[in-house]
Amino acid sequence: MSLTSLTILNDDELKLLEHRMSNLLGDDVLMRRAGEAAAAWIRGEINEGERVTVLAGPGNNGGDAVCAALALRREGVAVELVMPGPAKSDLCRRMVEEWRAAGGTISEDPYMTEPAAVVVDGLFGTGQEKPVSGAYLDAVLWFNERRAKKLSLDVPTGLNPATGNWIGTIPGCRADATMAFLAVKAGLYLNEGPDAAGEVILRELDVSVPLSSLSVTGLDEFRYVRQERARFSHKGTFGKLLVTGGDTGRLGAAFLASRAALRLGAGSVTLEAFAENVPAVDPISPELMFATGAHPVDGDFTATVIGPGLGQTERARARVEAALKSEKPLVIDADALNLIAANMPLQDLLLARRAATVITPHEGEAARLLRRPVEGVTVDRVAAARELAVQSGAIVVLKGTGTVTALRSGRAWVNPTGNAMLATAGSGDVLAGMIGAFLAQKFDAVESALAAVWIHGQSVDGCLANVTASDILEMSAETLEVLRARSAAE
Ligand SMILES: NC(=O)C1=CN([C@@H]2O[C@H](COP(=O)(O)OP(=O)(O)OC[C@H]3O[C@@H](n4cnc5c(N)ncnc54)[C@H](OP(=O)(O)O)[C@@H]3O)[C@@H](O)[C@H]2O)[C@@H](O)CC1
Ligand SMILES: Nc1ncnc2c1ncn2[C@@H]1O[C@H](COP(=O)(O)OP(=O)(O)O)[C@@H](O)[C@H]1O
Ligand SMILES: [K+]
Repeated sequence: MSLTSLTILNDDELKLLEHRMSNLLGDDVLMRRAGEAAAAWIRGEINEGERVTVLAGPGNNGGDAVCAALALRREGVAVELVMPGPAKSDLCRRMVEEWRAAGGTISEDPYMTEPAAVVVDGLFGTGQEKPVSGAYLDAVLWFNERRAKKLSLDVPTGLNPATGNWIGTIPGCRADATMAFLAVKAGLYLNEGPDAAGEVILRELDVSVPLSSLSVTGLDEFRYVRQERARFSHKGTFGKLLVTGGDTGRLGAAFLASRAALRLGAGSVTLEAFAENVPAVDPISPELMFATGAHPVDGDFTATVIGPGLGQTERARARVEAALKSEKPLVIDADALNLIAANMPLQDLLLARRAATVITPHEGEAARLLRRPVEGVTVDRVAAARELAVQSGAIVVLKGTGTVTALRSGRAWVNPTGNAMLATAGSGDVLAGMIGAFLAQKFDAVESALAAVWIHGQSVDGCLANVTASDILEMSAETLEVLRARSAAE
């Protein structure tokens, strides 16, 4: 995984860049570089005498694949080229001619090839729009069945490069690694994308890639959070966080958010819980304070997290209203978001807020806020997060596989860390508490959101089982500790 932010380019941006580079360098230079880059990686994966099978499609993704096969063949590697259909793009045709001129043969059926140590998916890339079918689908099935190292070129075949959904819901190639050319594509990090792509390897092909409004979050997005604390400080320096939520039966959610905030460095945390019979002390985190009596005033705190376990009572609604009216940084999660979704005046208050506001919906909550079915969010998570940012005026953290953080300006980030061990009750409450902790420490709100999401995901890196939300908050704190140690050593 790359630790620096990566620019994501969409199809239009890639086409523009390709056009400029092809005028500058010649139309086949990038394709040759892509092929060489893939071949170099493949050589590192095979031992003497091992074979490689390359699947090539009819367009430029296929052209890249043929170039890779040519480069391998030049180096004496036994490589078989399979093209389920004829070349269609000019460049692909040209590469096929070169392949034949070099004495190469082409078969149509991958099942007729010899067993290979590496198999390459160069069927379709960024030009994919329709579902894979016919002989190409057979080739996809063959690819997935192989017991070999599997490499997809640019994008796994069948995957929508922008959204990470299978095109036409037909599952495509599942690779061990995907080599992205020029820039990574959003779909590699979203929904089905991470399972399909495997490890993402970027090759910029010696091109200076322009910035865009979408990137993959890297450590450079949160350098202040990673910095060691100044010695000249006291608990007040790190802020007072208020966590509001935890109605009867859901008290744990508010505890998790509060404990996470303590672990991630809030100077102090006060829990305002709605449940009856709230204990006088949290035996696991005795550092936690409890708001007693009348509602605390958000303005007395540096920042507030509202929502975990809050419930949707009238009392909760009134409390959300008060929080929205406060002029202190605010994280809005869970039931607070559901209350806002169901209440126009609360939506107006949200939009009118001037202090930093981070909302952390999962897809269901986002769908309610956007008034559409959940599928209307899943179909394009980046677009949904951006829309919600415009609608709410808030920094939107749309949680899920490939959490998207979006600003109202359209600037957005896709988070590369995390795995399905995060899919456990309370994990979102921990995230809300972490963002609150960073806001209380007066880090910039965008940095707070990006840092919390990245660290929360990274904390479960390598975990395969045995993770609860309580573990995630401990491991997130350890992850931050490692990051700070590293940053101090840099
Ligand atoms: N951008 C750059 O600068 C660089 C780009 N590079 C490479 O180019 C790739 C993009 O190439 P691309 O635009 O030719 O599209 P690609 O993905 O090969 O597919 C289009 C072809 O496939 C066909 N086709 C599609 N779906 C199909 C289906 N289901 N079933 C059957 N056919 C289907 C489609 O046919 P059509 O729909 O037109 O009939 C068309 O012929 C990119 O991912 C990267 O690998 C590199 O060389 C480096 C520089
Ligand atoms: N498969 C997954 N891959 C990566 N992250 C995930 C996955 N499933 C859940 N998460 C993350 O776990 C958290 C779950 O939050 P949420 O849905 O609010 O759960 P809860 O309400 O139980 O706390 C979010 O940060 C989400 O991004
Ligand atoms: K591909």
